[in-house]
Amino acid sequence: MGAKALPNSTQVPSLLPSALSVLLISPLSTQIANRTPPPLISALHHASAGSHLQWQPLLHLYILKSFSQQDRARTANTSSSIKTLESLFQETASQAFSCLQCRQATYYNHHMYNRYRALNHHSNMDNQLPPEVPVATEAVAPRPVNFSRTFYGIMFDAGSTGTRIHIYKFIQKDPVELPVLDNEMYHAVKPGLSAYADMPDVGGESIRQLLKVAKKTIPKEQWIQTPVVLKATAGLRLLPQEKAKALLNEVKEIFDDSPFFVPNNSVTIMNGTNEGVLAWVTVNFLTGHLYAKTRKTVGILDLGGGSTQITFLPRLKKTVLTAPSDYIAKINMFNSTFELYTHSYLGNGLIAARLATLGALGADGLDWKVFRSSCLPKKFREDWSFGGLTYKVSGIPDGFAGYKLCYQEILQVVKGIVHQPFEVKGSSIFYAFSYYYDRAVESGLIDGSRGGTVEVRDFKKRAKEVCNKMTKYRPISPFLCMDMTYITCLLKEGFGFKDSTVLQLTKKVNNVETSWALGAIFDHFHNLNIH
Ligand SMILES: O=c1ccn([C@@H]2O[C@H](COP(=O)(O)OP(=O)(O)O)[C@@H](O)[C@H]2O)c(=O)[nH]1
Repeated sequence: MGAKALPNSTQVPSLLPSALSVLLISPLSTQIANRTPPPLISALHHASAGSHLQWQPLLHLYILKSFSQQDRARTANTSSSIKTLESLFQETASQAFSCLQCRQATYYNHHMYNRYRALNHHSNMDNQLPPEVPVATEAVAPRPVNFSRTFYGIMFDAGSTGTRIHIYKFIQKDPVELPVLDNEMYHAVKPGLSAYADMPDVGGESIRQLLKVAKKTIPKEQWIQTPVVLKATAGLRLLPQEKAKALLNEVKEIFDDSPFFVPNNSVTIMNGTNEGVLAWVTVNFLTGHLYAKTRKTVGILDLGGGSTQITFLPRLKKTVLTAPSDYIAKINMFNSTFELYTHSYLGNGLIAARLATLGALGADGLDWKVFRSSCLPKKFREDWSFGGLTYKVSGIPDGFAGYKLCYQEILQVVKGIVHQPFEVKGSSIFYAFSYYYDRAVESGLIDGSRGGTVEVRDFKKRAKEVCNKMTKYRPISPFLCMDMTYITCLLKEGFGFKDSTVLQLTKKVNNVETSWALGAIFDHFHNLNIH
C-alpha cells in the first residue's frame, strides 16, 4: 500500500488558517450563525482570543464537517472537546498559581495572577459549556492598563544527534481568558552535546548560538521572565557520568550569563519515562485528544538516535497487568490520573542500533578494527562518527548484501530486548515521528512537507526494495537499507505490530514540532507529576 494523505485533523489547519481567523475574529456571518448551534457559537467565541493553536483542529473539523443541521451529534462532541481542552488551562492556572507560594515569583507573579483570576472565573465548569460571551467582547472588555498579552518559554532538547531550541509563545488576550499556545520557533544544530564530551566549552558554543535565536525571537522586555530549560536525552545518558556532568555545568553557566529566567533544575538529563510521556502529552494536545476523562487518545512512537520510546493509554486492563511494572507511568491532569504504557529503550535508537548491528557498540580497537555488515553496500568503506567516536565501517566486499541477511543481523539487536505490549495488536492509532519520519521521507514512502499515513507493511516492502537495490539508494544514504530494515524489525519483531497497523507519520502539527519539548514546557509551567 502506498502513502495516504493525513486525516483532516492534522492536514486541514495548513489549508485554512485565514478562514479560521475570519471565523474567530470577525462577527459571524448570518449564514454561518443560522447554521451553527448557539452553544457552539458561544464556545467558539469564548475560545476566540486570536489564532489559538490548540483549538484549531477541533474548529477546523467543525467548520468543515458540522455546518449542516444533520451534524448536531458531532457538534456536541466538538463543544465538549473545546470545554475540556479549556479545563487543561484552568488546571494549569491553578497549579501555576500555587507556584507563587513556592517562590518562583520572579517569573510567575505577573502572568499567573491573571491565570488565577481566569480559574476563579471558570470555577466549577466541569460538564458545562463556557459562559456566553457576546460577539463584541474583544472590543469592549475592560482590561488592566498594563495587561501583558504574551509570554514565552524556552525548551532546549539536547539529543544524541543534535541540539534544538523550541521557543513557545503563549497568548493571554484577556485576564478572564486562559492562555493558549500561539506558535513555536524551532531551530536545530548538529552534532549533539555528547559529541563534545571531551571539550565541554566547545559544546557550549552551540548553546550560545541557539540562545541568540531566542534573543532575536523574544522581545527584550520579556527576557527576564522567560524561563530557559535544557533537558538532555540518550546522548548524555550514554556518557560517563563525569563527562555528562561537565557538559551540563557548562550549559548552566551559559544560562546564568543569559538575560533569561533560569529556574531551579533548569539543566538536567531527563529520564526515559518522562521523555515518552511528555511526547504523548505533546501529540495528544496538538491533535485535540487531551481533555478530562479522555479515552480516545493516540499512541506515540519516537525513534531518536540513542533511544526509542513507545507510549499509549491502554484501553484494556490486561495491557497494564501484563506489562513490567516500570513500563506503566501515571500522569496527573484535569484532576484525574492517566495510567500510560510507556518505555524508553536506551541503545535502541536508530544510530545506536547501527553500532549494535555492526558489533561496534562499546567495542575497543576503533583505530584499526573494521566493522562489517551485509546491510551496507558491498564496496562501501568509510570512517563514520557518532557520539564523539569514529568507527571504520564497511560492507562485506566478497560476501553478500541484501534484505534477508540484513534482517537476520538486525534481529539480534531487537529480539528478546523489546517488550510486546498486549494491546499493540489492536486498532490504536500511533503517531510516529523523528527518525521514523525522516527515513520514510528519504526512502520515498511519504512526502517530506506533508507527512502521511503508512502501514507497517509499507516499511517492510520499501526496506526490501532499498536493500535489494543498494546502488540505486546509495546516493541518498549508504545506511538506508540498515535503517529501513531496523525500523521494520523494531515495529514487527520488537513491539509486535501487525503488518496492517497504521502509522501516522508526522513531523509537525499546526506548525509545532511533534517532540517531547512542548509537553516538557507544560510540565514546567504546571507540574504534571509523572510517576
Ligand atoms: O524537535 C525535534 C527533535 C528531534 N527531531 C528528530 O529526532 C531525531 C533524533 O533524535 P535525538 O537526537 O534527540 O535522539 P535521542 O537523543 O532522543 O535518542 C532526528 O531525526 C531529529 O531530526 C525532530 O525532528 N524534531
